[in-house]
Amino acid sequence: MASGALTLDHLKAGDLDPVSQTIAPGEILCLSGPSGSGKSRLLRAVADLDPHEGSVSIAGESQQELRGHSWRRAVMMVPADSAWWFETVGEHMPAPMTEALKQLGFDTEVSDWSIDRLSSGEKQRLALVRALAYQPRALLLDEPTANLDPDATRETEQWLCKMIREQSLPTLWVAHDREQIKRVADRHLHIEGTRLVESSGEKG
Ligand SMILES: Nc1ncnc2c1ncn2[C@@H]1O[C@H](COP(=O)(O)OP(=O)(O)OP(=O)(O)O)[C@@H](O)[C@H]1O
Repeated sequence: MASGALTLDHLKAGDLDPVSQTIAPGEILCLSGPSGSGKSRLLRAVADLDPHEGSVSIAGESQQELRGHSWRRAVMMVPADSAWWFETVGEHMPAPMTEALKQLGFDTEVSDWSIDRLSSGEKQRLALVRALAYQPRALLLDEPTANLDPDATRETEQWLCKMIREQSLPTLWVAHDREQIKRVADRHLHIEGTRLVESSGEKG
C-alpha cells in the first residue's frame, strides 16, 4: 500500500489546543508531557477512537473517507495495555511474523503460547508485532516499551525504528524517557499546559 504523510489539521482532543502537524513517511515524532496532560487522548483521536474536532488524513485520504475499522487498521494504535481475545498468540497474528518474533527474542513456538501465560513485557512486544502484521500505513505508539527492562527496551526500539524506516511509516510515539526520545525521535513535541511545544536537540 502506498506510504504517505500523516496529517493532523486543527485536531482538537480533550483539553489540548488544536494540533496541526504533518508527520512524514518514516518520521518518528515523539510526544511527551506530564501524566494526565492528554497524550493518550490525542492518540485516540488520531485513531478515531474518541470524539474530536478537526481532521486527520493519511496519504491525503481523510478519516471520514474510511470506515472506522479500515482507518484503525491503516492508522494503527498500540496502547500501553494491549487487548487479547483469542486463546493463543498465533490466533491473533494475521500473517506469520517469524523474522520479527525472532528479532524480538521469541522462538516460533510462541505462536502456540496461551495468552494467560504472557508477562506484561511479552504482551507489549507481541502487541507491536501484531500491529505490524496488519501492514499499517502509520503507527501510534503509546509508551511502547513501558513494561520492558533496559535490554529489551533497546532491542525493541531498534526493531521498531528499522520497521518504521523500511516501511516508511509516519509514527507518533508517546515516551516519558528523555534518553529514549534522544535515541529515536526525529522531532519531539512536549505538552506544556494545553500547548504542544517543539523541543530541539533530539537524535544525538
Ligand atoms: N473519555 C474521556 N472523557 C473525559 N476525560 C477523559 C477521557 N479520557 C481521559 N480523560 C482525562 O483526560 C486527561 C488526559 O488523559 P490521557 O489519558 O490522555 O493522559 P496521558 O497524558 O496519556 O497520561 P499518562 O502519561 O498518565 O498516561 C486525564 O485527566 C483523563 O482523566
